[in-house]
Amino acid sequence: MPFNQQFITLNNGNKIPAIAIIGTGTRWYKEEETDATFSNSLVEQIVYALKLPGIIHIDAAEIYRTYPEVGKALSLTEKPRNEIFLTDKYSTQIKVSESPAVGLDIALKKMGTDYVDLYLLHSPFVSKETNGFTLEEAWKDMEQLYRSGKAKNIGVSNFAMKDLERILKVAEIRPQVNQIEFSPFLQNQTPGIYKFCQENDILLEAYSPLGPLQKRTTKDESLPFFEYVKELSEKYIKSEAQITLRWVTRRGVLPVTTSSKPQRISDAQNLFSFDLTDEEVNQITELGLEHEPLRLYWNKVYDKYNYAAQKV
Ligand SMILES: NC(=O)C1=CN([C@@H]2O[C@H](COP(=O)(O)OP(=O)(O)OC[C@H]3O[C@@H](n4cnc5c(N)ncnc54)[C@H](OP(=O)(O)O)[C@@H]3O)[C@@H](O)[C@H]2O)C=CC1
Repeated sequence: MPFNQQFITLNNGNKIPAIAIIGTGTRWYKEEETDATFSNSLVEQIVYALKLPGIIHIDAAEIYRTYPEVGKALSLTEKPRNEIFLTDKYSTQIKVSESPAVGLDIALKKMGTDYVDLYLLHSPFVSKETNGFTLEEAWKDMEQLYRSGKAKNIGVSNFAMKDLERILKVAEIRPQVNQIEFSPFLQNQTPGIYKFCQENDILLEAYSPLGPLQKRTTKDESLPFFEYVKELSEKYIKSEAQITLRWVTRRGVLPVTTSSKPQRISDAQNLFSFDLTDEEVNQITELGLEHEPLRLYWNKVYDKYNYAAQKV
């Protein structure tokens, strides 16, 4: 099948490319943003991604300290800005800048662009004591950024139902997105979040969608889940990562992936060149649910939900 890109319509009518192929956190994350820590390989990987066909969805964040690399790659590419979908996140849990408005201005300057396509509050862990403002006040700041056009869409990340309910009570502009950890082995980051977001027309994005593959050991290979993914990989002549990412999309969730290997980035952009049957999607869901939960991030705050995390 030739190259085929898919988009999802957000609750404000805007469209978003249905996969983010180049996350600039996790394996690219740095504690410091200095000349010495500048990653040429991340620049090369983003530049490579920007040569692929279609609109390229990049996932950035204040806390990753990778704005200089994103900025460099944007300055080198020939892809027009309207064929790049750039997500950024304001760091709430660790204070990097004064407020979402201040943080975004700094980010835009460092990345050399006038707007981001999506701006998220990185987590719900906001307090007057730590941040100088409440969660509700942070959301009001986000709404201002939306109105100003500096953020074309706004949303949240790692939010549980109770956090979203707080925002929805005061929101004049509803969050378009909630980016959470989601994989076959973690189908609810926090209790009921999958259903809640679907019912409230808030798009779920899945970070660490390849958790099961990232953490697979040799002894896991004979587990029914991995045997089944391998079988589908042979049937469709697609990588196991592509099978897993396609399952995420078929669950109505937007995968946020990354890789240091060009072929894997290209495979992710080419995700919609095949499809799984309904039965195969259900089978991956079921085999995933049988596996014990695998949570890679926010363990301190969310491990208490591990049992509930595997209930749909
Ligand atoms: N909002 C939040 O709190 C968070 C957001 N994120 C965002 O999500 C992005 C993606 O997260 P991440 O966990 O990396 O996503 P994935 O689950 O997609 O994992 C990507 C990693 O999996 C490896 N991989 C790819 N294919 C395979 C395979 N077949 N077998 C084994 N390993 C494989 C890649 O390694 P290789 O490089 O060798 O290809 C890469 O390092 C981050 O960069 C960040 O932007 C992440 C965490 C938290």
